[in-house]
Parts: sequence; C-alpha cells; structure tokens
Amino acid sequence: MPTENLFASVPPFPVDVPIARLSTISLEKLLALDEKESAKLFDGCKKDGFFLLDLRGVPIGLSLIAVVEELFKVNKTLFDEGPEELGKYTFPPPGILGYNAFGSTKVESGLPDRFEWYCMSQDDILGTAAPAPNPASIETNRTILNSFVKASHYIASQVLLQLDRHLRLPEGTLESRQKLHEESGSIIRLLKYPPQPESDRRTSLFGHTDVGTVTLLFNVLGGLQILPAGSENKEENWRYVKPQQGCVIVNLGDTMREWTGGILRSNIHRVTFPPGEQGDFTRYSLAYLMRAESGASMKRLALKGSLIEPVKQGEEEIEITADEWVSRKTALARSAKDPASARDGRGAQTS
Ligand SMILES: O=C(O)CCC(=O)C(=O)O
Ligand SMILES: [Fe+2]
Repeated sequence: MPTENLFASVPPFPVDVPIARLSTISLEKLLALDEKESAKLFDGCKKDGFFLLDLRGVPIGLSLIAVVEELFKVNKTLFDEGPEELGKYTFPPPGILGYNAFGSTKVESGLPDRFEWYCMSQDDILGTAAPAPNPASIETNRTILNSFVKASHYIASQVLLQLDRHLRLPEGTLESRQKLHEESGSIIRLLKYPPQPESDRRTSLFGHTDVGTVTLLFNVLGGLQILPAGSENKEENWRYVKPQQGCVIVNLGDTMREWTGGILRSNIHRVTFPPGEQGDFTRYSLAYLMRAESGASMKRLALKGSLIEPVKQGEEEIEITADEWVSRKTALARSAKDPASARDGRGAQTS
C-alpha cells in the first residue's frame, strides 16, 4: 500500500528477487457481491492465508488510503521522539501495548531483532476503554487514528462476512466476536526498521504467525516475507510479499485457523531488510491487528450445517482463551518448541 506519493519516495521493488504468488482481490468487486472474486478470496485464505486487497474504486477504500498516507507521517514523527521518550511507554510482559525498543526480542539465530514498534488498543482509540497514556505523536493524532480503526474494522469485517458465507456459518458469526464498539483485543501497531549496514544484513523481525483473526498490513518498502505452504523452513524457500500501490496486505491469524479447524490458514511470516536499492531506506510499516476480546475462546466453531467439522476422537480440542493461547505460544517459543507447527501454522513466536 498505499499511495503513489509514498511509492514515488523510494526506489522500486527489484525485479530479481523471489516473490510470493498471492491473489489480488478487488474490494470494489467484493462489495458488489462478485461471486468469482469472493471465491478467489476464500481460496487465498485456505491456501496461503495471505492476499492483497485492492482498496481503490470505492469510497471507503480511498478514504483508508488517504488516512494511511497521513499515518505514515505520524509513524515517522512518533519514532523521531526517540527511544528515551518512547521508553516511558514500555510495559513488561504480558503487556502487549506500548513501546517495544529496538533489539528487545530475538530472531531465530539468537541475535537481537532490528525493529521498534508501538502498539495501541482499539478500545483506547475508540474510547471503549479509559484512555491510556500515549506519546505526544499519538495523543495529537487521535482523530486520524480513530478514522483508521473504523475503516480498517469495516474492511476486515467485509472479509469475515465473505468467510461466513463460504464456511456456511450464519451471516455475521465471525464479526460478532469482535464488534467495533465492544471490548476487543484489537490493536494498531506502528513499526520502524532502520536501514541495516551493507556488510551485515539479516532478519529484523522473527518468523511468526499472528494470533488474532484478520491483519491488515500497510507497507511501501519490501522486506516482508512468507514461507509458502508446504515448503520447508529453509532460507531459499522464503518469498517476498511485494507491496502494491493502492493495496493492503491481508493475512489471517491463529484464531481463524483454530475456529475453522484448520480450513483457513495462519501462515508464518517475517521481516528482513528491504531488497535491492530499497535496503538503504528506513522501512515504516502500519498494521491493524483484529483480535477477539481477550477472554474469547479459541474453540472450533463447528456449528451445525457449517463446513467446520466437530473435533474427531483423538484430535486436540483447544478449549483455552485467546489470552491463554498467547501465553502458551510464548512459553513454548521460549523453550524452542513451536506450538503452531503441531497445527500446521509453523509460527515460532507470537505477534
Ligand atoms: O512490518 C511488517 O511488514 C510485518 C509486521 C508483522 O508481521 C506484525 O506486526 O505482526
Ligand atoms: Fe505478523
């Protein structure tokens, strides 16, 4: 994503790097109830767990593009406040909100990461919960953040409605667990990846699967990579997700895989240095991570008449809540075991 202006400000994505073959779905066609487009979306969610959604051609999409362009400016201003100031908003685990300083997690090699991020809750931005303290760049931009959350939630909900239909769930089933104005676990995340020294370039953000339901990811520079379904976790198998003008990258998280008994895919992804000439530029990224409320169950939604089959004898039923899932994933990741691999998500840590 997002606009021509942002893409014009950086070198083009190179032509000689391996790119993931993902579907591009048109929001305009989805909203016009185009059957073929809707089937393409379902296929992408089953096969890849990732697709590009072209936001152009409809007012809600165009307004989100404009909002995101503004938020890329906020992203820069925020991290320009510096680690000392932002460090005042660091909260110890299990807190997932606030500031995460550069180098505070590890990548697979055991080396420190190369990103910093700042997370806010949807409930804080919408006023569903009491306002949380945030750095000045966030506080002065609450209005635009509010528009971002509303438009992102709307678009993610359109994806969920399509999935309800294909999974033969009653209309609104998936969205009803994460309504806009009800308590939610949804977050907004701003990330910064500074350019890496030419002689020492490597992964910046560990391979992981997202824990929530639907993630909307806005990138201009390359660097995001996925490990396509069925491929071994070897360096040569990782594929770049090429950012496209006017498109948001959409991916599904663990909750969707669990709710659907594995029909939908939560795919592992990571961030490495931007390819080619892009490697000399700072990479900013913006994400809306839709999550059900913290106490929501991860249990399979095997409703009568739906495509989702009840748990068979011998299969493990996940009875825990989304919160417990995160703790469990984190604990297993710490002991170098991967809970998602057992369930074909193949994610190492949690994000
Ligand atoms: O920066 C990116 O492109 C990816 C970020 C990501 O995967 C996450 O925040 O969960
Ligand atoms: Fe992620």
